[in-house]
This record gives sequence, C-alpha cells and structure tokens, in this order.
Amino acid sequence: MRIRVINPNASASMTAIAEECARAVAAPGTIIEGATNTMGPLSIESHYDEALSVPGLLAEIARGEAEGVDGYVIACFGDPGLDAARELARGPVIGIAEAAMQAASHLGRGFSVVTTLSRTIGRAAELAERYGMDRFCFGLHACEIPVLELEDPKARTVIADACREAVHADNSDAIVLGCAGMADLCEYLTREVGVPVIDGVTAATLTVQSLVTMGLRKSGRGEYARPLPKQYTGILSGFTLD
Ligand SMILES: NC(=O)NC1=NC(=O)NC1=O
Repeated sequence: MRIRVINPNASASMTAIAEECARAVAAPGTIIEGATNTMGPLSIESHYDEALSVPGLLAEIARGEAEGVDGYVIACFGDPGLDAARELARGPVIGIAEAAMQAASHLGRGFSVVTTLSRTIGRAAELAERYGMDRFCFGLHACEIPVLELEDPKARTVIADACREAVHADNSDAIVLGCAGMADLCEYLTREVGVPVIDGVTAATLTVQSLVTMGLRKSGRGEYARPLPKQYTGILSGFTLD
C-alpha cells in the first residue's frame, strides 16, 4: 500500500522528519511518501496560517488520487483541511491530532497536550471536543517554541520540562505532542518524562495502515461524498471539479 504523509506547511525539513518517523513504523510492503505543501506558509501557528495551508494541501490530495495513493496523513496538529480532504480522497485521511488523542485515550485516565505557541491551544481544544476526546484531555499547554525553532538542539529540554509540568499540573497519564515537528523527539521525551508520549505522525500512519489493511475506504455517500462539479475562479481556477 502507499501512504502519503502530507506536510501542510512548506518546510521540507519538517516533511523529512514526519516521513522518517512514519517510515520507522510502517509495515513491510507499506510505502511511505512524504509531500511538502508547495503553496503555503513555512509554518502553521495561527488560524491565518492554517487557512492558507488548505488549498495546497488539497492539491496534494488531488495529486495523490491521480497517482493511486491508498491513504493520507495530514501532518499538522491543527488537522487542517481534514473534512475537505476526505471529500476528495477515496481512502482514509487521518489527522495527527485525532490519531494521537485517540491513542493516548487508551493508555490512562487522561492525557495532556503540549504544543508550540499558546495561541494554537484553542484550536487543539476544539479538536479534542470534535473528536470526543475532551473527557480524556486533562489540559493543554504550550512550550512557546515557534514551529521552525523546534529543530534547535536546545528545544528538546524546554519541551521535556513543559511535558513534566503538564503531567504534574493535570495529574495526567500521557502526553500528546502538539506539533508534527516534535515527532522525532518522542523517544527522548518518553525517557525524560516517564509517561507514554504519543507522536501523532506515527499514530496516524498506523491508523491509515490499519484501515487500509482491513480493506476499508472513506464512505462515498453523504457528507464526505466527492464535491459536486463546480468552477473556481482566480488563483483557485485549477481546483475546478468536472
Ligand atoms: N500546533 C502546531 O504548531 N502545529 C503545527 N504547525 C506546523 O507548521 N506543523 C504543525 O504540526
């Protein structure tokens, strides 16, 4: 099977991190292909960034459909464009926030989310509620490191401290990493913090792999049916659906 891990931001270095983490857990015979948004923000840290990441994300979904991709991971913790992507795709489309929260909910009474900037906490809280995970989400915290500074070697100790503080403050049993750019820190943070630390890229990859292995695809009826034929104007003219 082919799983495309789409980074909705335009930073190839972050795509590489996500792709490597997904490939590390994929089954033999599962091909992991990273894709970087070619028309979007270099990082997603606001509603504005998130909105502007969606057209390029959808273009990557359309490209994957033309190439026969079996399923997709949206590798950004805001799960941007998830519903629209599901309308376009035949196979499963899983966001890293939904997958990470669902995985964490199996491991204890509750989890804490540790994300990048505190201004993204509201979006994460909305997603927890949408996914029915709010009863398991004991708290949401930010390490206040901008997304593109996560690659700084000093970032990992700041994030580890934020994770410890979150577990203590929330009395939680697990940590959900609130950014795809933290995916490569999962093992280190698990050792440092002493509770299960879940990276959504690997959780979403294995969710897609499980669904495709079961022969399951996105439902073609109702809300997630393919959008009706329509013209789109201006710079969106390339998104016209026949
Ligand atoms: N909360 C976040 O910082 N999410 C993210 N922004 C990105 O650019 N990638 C993420 O996963």
